[in-house]
Amino acid sequence: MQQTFYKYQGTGNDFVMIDNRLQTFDKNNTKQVAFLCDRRFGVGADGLILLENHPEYDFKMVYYNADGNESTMCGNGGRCLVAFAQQLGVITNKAVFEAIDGLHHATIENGIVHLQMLDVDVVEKHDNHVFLNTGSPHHVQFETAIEDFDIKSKGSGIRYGAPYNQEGTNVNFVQKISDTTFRVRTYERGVEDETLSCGTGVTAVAIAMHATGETNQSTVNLNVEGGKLQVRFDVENGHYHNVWLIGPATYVFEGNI
Ligand SMILES: N[C@@H](CCC[C@H](N)C(=O)O)C(=O)O
Repeated sequence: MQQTFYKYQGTGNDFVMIDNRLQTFDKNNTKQVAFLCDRRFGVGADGLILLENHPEYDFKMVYYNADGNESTMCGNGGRCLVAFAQQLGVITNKAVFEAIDGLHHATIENGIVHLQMLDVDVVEKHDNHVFLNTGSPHHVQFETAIEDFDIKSKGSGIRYGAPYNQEGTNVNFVQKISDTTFRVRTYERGVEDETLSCGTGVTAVAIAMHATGETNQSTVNLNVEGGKLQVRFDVENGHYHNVWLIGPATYVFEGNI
């Protein structure tokens, strides 16, 4: 059977989007999801996202990593899904949708999506890294220079090592550019490689940089390999709330496979 798909990218984190409002997609077919995400044999993407009907809200997001397994929240994917929902006529320029980590509010204007992310109460500070969950788990490691880093090899060592082991984590390497701007390179679990951007990752970096005193700003700019993102938040007694991930979400092409 032919599958209609739409391809989107958000700062280079790319996704196969499928309109599953009629529930025709086989959600347990891991091989089919991995095939569609395969860059040589399929469409090619870091992940696949289903847009589904929701009884109360505008839509529901179901996210799979490129390895074919359903996973936790994808920030860039959520931003791209808002743009996809607008293309389908499901929303105009505001959305409320449900994802695996709960409800998300979003707006879209001229291709720029503001996506509200999970509140964060727990920021684990260790000697050389910070660990926190922004909808997906993130190890944030501060470095003086990341230009020449072998992200795949360093990232996979941390992702599969203790204490994360098989369940794993995403791994972000961060370099300070100024008090308001950080450069980030991310190794993504489920892609098992560096991606050009990670939305929950830069959200984790912004909060980690604030929690460790690397910035005292509540609007943080993040330079990733695929472009620029911004994270804004409010913080009271270590409780990060009203957290917003902001950046472009772009339609690339559509087809049948
Ligand atoms: N690219 C994503 C993160 C996707 C989930 C991640 N790979 C995981 O399994 O934890 C983003 O933009 O947040």
